[in-house]
Formats: sequence, structure tokens, C-alpha cells
Amino acid sequence: MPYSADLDIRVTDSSLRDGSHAKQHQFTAEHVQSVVAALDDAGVPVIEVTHGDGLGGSSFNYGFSLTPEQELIKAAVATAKNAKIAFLMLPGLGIQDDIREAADNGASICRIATHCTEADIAVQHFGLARKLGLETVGFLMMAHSRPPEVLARQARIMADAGCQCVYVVDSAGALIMEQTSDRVAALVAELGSDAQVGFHGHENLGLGVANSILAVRAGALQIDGSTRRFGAGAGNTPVEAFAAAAERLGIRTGIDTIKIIDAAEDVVRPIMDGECLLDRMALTMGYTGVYSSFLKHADRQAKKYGVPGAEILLEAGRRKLVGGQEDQLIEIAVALAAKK
Ligand SMILES: C[C@H](O)CC(=O)C(=O)O
Ligand SMILES: [Mn+2]
Repeated sequence: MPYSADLDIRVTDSSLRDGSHAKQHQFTAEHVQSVVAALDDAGVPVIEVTHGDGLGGSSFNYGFSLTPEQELIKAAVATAKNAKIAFLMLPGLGIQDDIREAADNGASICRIATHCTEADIAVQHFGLARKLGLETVGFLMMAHSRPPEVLARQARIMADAGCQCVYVVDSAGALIMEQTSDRVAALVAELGSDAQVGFHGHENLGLGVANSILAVRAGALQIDGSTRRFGAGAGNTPVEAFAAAAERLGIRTGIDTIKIIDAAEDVVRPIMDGECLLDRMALTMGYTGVYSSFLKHADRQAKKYGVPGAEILLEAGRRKLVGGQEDQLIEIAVALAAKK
């Protein structure tokens, strides 16, 4: 079933959440206002705003936010004329009171992320979000690391808990073509009409747009991206390129392609610290399956201990680290420095 009569799929722009990783969580309310105004005007239907690691992410382990995220959510809600404002939370980082506060501040979509084998830790959060009248989305992170049937079982746990759309989340940007569509198709088959399926891509192998189109063909009804790829690692599926490709393929997103191309160049790019590059570090993450948000952490430790950042990431890939294990990047850097 399509998302609505006018749209084939719904796009969520994560520049103000996944881009928080790239910005080392230094967003101001003015950044949020300018990006939300431009994306809203371009017809982007959902805009996600939170610390890169979600509600409660501002911490020693993940990096402190410049501006409290509830203030950023308020600024987004006050600016958006049509777009819905979404927030992310990882159970254990954020707590249920954070969800209540985000709802009170006017956010309307609650996205709850777990590692792709740990959906059961999100059950109470989906229950609360639905009770508060929020729309719910579930994120199965690091989805490259488990086969389609495992993801489908985890998606079932989320849907049964009240999740209305379960995303295959390619956190490492490691999924290649059919590896994406097979996972999406498995979730679609498992969930049927109980919940929609979404796809969240990263560009570490340069496949964000292609993977997203294949996800749509496999039945995904919600697609994430970030304008100007403003996200962790090499960034996310660029919304402006996805909108253009979708339009050319006859997939209706409701986004004005020219306006979003302009927003990428004129509004989003100026607030980025630099382009999100498909460089040695990002490629290493896509190639070895490392969580994209480790990029800035690995970069910092590489500089501090005078060791190659790509070697830190290679070891993180060997260890199969997951989100929350950022501190191990320090241990890896120390060990590399000792070897030198
Ligand atoms: C908390 C992560 O950054 C969520 C995400 O965007 C991903 O896993 O990718
Ligand atoms: Mn991401």
C-alpha cells in the first residue's frame, strides 16, 4: 500500500540528526531554523532533529551537544509549516521522560534505534510513544551484519510492540545492491500490513541512492537521506540526488527537486564543517562494516595518539564493534601507538 494517495514513498531528512555526527553535535537553533525552513519549503515531509546518537546522546562517550536537543526540537517545530518533526532515541541513552518531553515540545514521530539483534530493548518505548499519540519508527542498526531472516524476526518484535515502520539501517554503508533489497523484502514479507518498511543508507561505498531505489522496488515505503549527504561517515543517501532519481523513475516523493538541489548548495552546505567525503576512512568503514558514526571518534584518537585513523577502523571492523563501544576506539589507538 503506498504511503498516501499523492505519494509513493515518504522521505525523512536526517541532516539535523545524522548530520550532528559530522558536526560533532555543534548545532545551534539558528542552524536548525534555516535548514528546516529550506527543507520544508522544498516539500520534505519529515525532518529528524536530535543529537546524532539520539535523545540523551549528549555525553562524554558520544560527544556533548552545543545546544540542548529539546531546544533544537522546539526550534524545528516552530519553523516547520508542513513537515513533521521526528526525533531519534536509543533505549538506555535516552529514557522515557525524554520521549515525553519531545512530544510536549511538538515532535510527532518517535524513532527508536537498537542494534539489529536487540529489538526487545525497545518494547516499552514503542508502547509509551503510541500511548502519547506519536507515530513510531524502529531502526535495526548495522543491518549488514545479520541475514534477512534474522532481521525479519527482529522487525516482528518491533511491530508487535507498536512500531509502525521498521527500517533496515545500513549504519556502516556496507550493504551492496541485492543485499539491501533482500533484507527489505524479508521485512515486507514478515510484516505484511502490520507495519511499513523503511531503508536508511550511508554512502561509504557510494551506493546510497542505488540501494534506496532497490529498497523501494522491494517494497520500502519510507526512505531516509540527508541533504548534501550531511551525515556520519561519507554521509547519508543525498536527498537531492534521490529526489532527482526518484522523479526520473516516476516514484512520487512530493519533494521539489530543484528546490532541494538549491537548499543543499545554499543552505545546508554553509553550515557543514566540510563535505562528507568518500575518502580512505569512509571507504574503510563501508568495506569492513564499521558503524559510520565512529568516523569522528576514530579521527580524534588517531590525532591524539599519532596513529593512522584507517588502522583504528580496520581493527574496529575485525572486532565487529557496535554502537556504544566508542571507548574501544581509544584502546585500539593506544595499542597501535604502543606497537609503533
Ligand atoms: C545512532 C545512529 O547514528 C543511528 C543511525 O543513523 C545509523 O545507525 O545509521
Ligand atoms: Mn545513520
